[in-house]
Amino acid sequence: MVKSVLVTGAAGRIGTCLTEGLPEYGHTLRLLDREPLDHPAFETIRGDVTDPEVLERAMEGVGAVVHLAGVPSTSAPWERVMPANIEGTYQVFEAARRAGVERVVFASSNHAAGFVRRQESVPADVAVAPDSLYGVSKAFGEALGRFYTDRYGMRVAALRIGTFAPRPPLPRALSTWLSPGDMVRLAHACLTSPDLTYAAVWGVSANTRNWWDHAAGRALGYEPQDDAEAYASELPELSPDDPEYAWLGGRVVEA
Ligand SMILES: NC(=O)c1ccc[n+]([C@@H]2O[C@H](COP(=O)([O-])OP(=O)(O)OC[C@H]3O[C@@H](n4cnc5c(N)ncnc54)[C@H](O)[C@@H]3O)[C@@H](O)[C@H]2O)c1
Ligand SMILES: O=C(O)[C@H]1O[C@@H](O)[C@H](O)[C@@H](O)[C@@H]1O
Repeated sequence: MVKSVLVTGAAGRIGTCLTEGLPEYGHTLRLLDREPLDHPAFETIRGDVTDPEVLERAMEGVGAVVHLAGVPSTSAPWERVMPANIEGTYQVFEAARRAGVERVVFASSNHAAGFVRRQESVPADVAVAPDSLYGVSKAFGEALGRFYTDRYGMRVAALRIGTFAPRPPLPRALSTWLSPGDMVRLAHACLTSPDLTYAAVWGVSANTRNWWDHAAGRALGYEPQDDAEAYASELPELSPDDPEYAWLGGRVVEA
């Protein structure tokens, strides 16, 4: 029997994109969110990722997890970050281990390393330097992933996603944009690469103004195809010296 891919946070922006796009690559999905979900073909589970019983049910017959559920806000206070992003991420890895799930693709963020000075070709495994409590929670998830690889042999990809959106919403996103199509390509590569053990990978498109080194993603078979430059005329042109560009995390470092 073909094992399915559990997508947590499936009702969200990236979850909706992957629900639409991953089946074209042959994946059978199971969708989990605390918000209501409905799908004509895939099993849906409504529940919280902090609940081990929900996760035990969700992990049955699953070969891989794409863990997206969490608070995505760089300004979220600890009271919101801690349950969803810290406790929830631990419970997801632990439930996956108990169920014998081989692979977890974790939605980390560029904000795990947002306090790194902006420069050219930053490697995907640059040391964590979170720019917010949200960034700290993503660094925690990465550390957890690394532990589950080293201790239990789980294959884990931590996606340091830039700015996921249908089109680049801000000047900074001319460098940090991840298109929906490339999000699907990246997830598929991480779900199928035989070479994955543990890897941090930038989640970014083939942007002309990219700051991030694509090598780690390419090593897993991710070939980004979209370029934010196609939308550059729609956005104001900022000086390269603008404070927005001082750090990888942009203005978040000042918040
Ligand atoms: N959108 C981006 O640009 C971006 C960039 C970097 C990282 N990420 C990460 O990717 C993931 C998805 O982001 P998104 O933009 O789709 O966010 P989103 O808010 O649209 O989706 C998150 C989903 O997770 C669900 N959720 C939250 N807490 C939950 C819980 N405790 N139990 C069950 N479900 C829960 C929400 O109901 C929501 O449907 C997040 O972890 C986010 O931090 C997003
Ligand atoms: O850096 C970015 O643009 C994005 O980073 C992600 O981690 C956040 O979830 C999203 O809200 C930000 O817009």
